[in-house]
Amino acid sequence: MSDAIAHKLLDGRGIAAQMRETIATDVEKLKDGGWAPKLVSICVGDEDAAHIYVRNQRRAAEKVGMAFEPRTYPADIGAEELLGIVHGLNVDPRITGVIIQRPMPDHIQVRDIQRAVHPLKDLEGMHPSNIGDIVYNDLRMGPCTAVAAVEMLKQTPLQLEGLEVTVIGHSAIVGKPIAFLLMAEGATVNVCHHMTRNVAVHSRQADAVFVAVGKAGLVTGDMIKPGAAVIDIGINQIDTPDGPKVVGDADFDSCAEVAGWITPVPGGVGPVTVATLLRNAVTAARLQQEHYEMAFSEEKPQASR
Ligand SMILES: NC(=O)C1=CN([C@@H]2O[C@H](COP(=O)(O)OP(=O)(O)OC[C@H]3O[C@@H](n4cnc5c(N)ncnc54)[C@H](OP(=O)(O)O)[C@@H]3O)[C@@H](O)[C@H]2O)C=CC1
Ligand SMILES: Nc1nc(=O)c2c([nH]1)NC[C@@H]1CN(c3ccc(C(=O)N[C@@H](CCC(=O)O)C(=O)O)cc3)C=[N+]21
Repeated sequence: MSDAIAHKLLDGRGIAAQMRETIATDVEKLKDGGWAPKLVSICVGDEDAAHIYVRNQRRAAEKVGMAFEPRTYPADIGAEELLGIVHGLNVDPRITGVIIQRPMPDHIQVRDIQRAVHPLKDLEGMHPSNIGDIVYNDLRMGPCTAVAAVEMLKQTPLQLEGLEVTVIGHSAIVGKPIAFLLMAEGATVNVCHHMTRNVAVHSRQADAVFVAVGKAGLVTGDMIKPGAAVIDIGINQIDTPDGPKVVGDADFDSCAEVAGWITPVPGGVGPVTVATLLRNAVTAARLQQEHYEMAFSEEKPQASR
């Protein structure tokens, strides 16, 4: 890679390492107070993208001293059984956080499972009461990938106020929350999806382009305004003559040539997503501690006579 391109890279691994330092200290404090966070990560069936995510969750949790329990259930598990498992985690005081990996097999509505996770244990902020707060710009636990992607843009000197941004992909977990987070920061946001007539018309006018679709090579350099930031959220496993490889949704070489900043895949948004999940796990444990202490406090307000 040329020096000119290397200078444009937004280094997700470095940002994640910094985040983990603060998280490790927070975990230590929680442990001292008797509220050691413990994260349970649930997968149903066998999905490459989820495997990579869970592998990196485990590694990162180890680094910050957080207890981590991955659970994989067979693809034919019933929705009722899975709901029962989630309810069990909700009432288990040793478990302070839960993440449900997507995608789920077709017979399970992922939304139903996300809604079953207690809002104080909902590490991805996907319970309706948590995701709903995003329209009020109130984010105690925001959707990890969206928060991480916006964090990457904040690493550039670009001012978000008034920035023209195009978001490609509008899933409930990534594209839509990104659009809301950016609006809260004062950006002018354009959201594209599979019915958008001409994505390039929108991406070419943007100062920053976010792409979260799941199609390798979807965004090419001719779709990017010179000097713009490219935040690539896609994680795609492709086969190459040298074996399987992880790439994003942007065609890296052509985009890096024209962009002012670009997130590599791997090494971009992914590691920051994982660190954001752990930060949410700390927040969740703290919230549960606060709720517990409030409920069992000696100094209950006196009932008025
Ligand atoms: N880096 C990270 O931390 C994470 C990465 N990912 C990756 O991000 C990618 C997207 O994930 P996710 O949002 O969950 O995926 P979804 O499949 O849920 O959503 C994809 C979105 O892309 C839109 N889309 C499909 N085709 C086009 C097209 N040709 N042009 C424009 N938009 C299109 C779809 O629109 P419509 O609904 O209208 O069809 C949909 O909104 C995946 O590669 C995933 O692995 C996901 C989470 C975390
Ligand atoms: N409910 C839910 N939320 C998600 O956020 C979610 C999900 N389900 N299902 C799967 C996808 C995919 N995903 C990844 C996140 C980080 C990396 C990651 O850490 N990648 C590293 C390492 C890549 C590697 O090890 O090869 C990187 O990009 O540098 C990968 C993939 C989250 N997803």
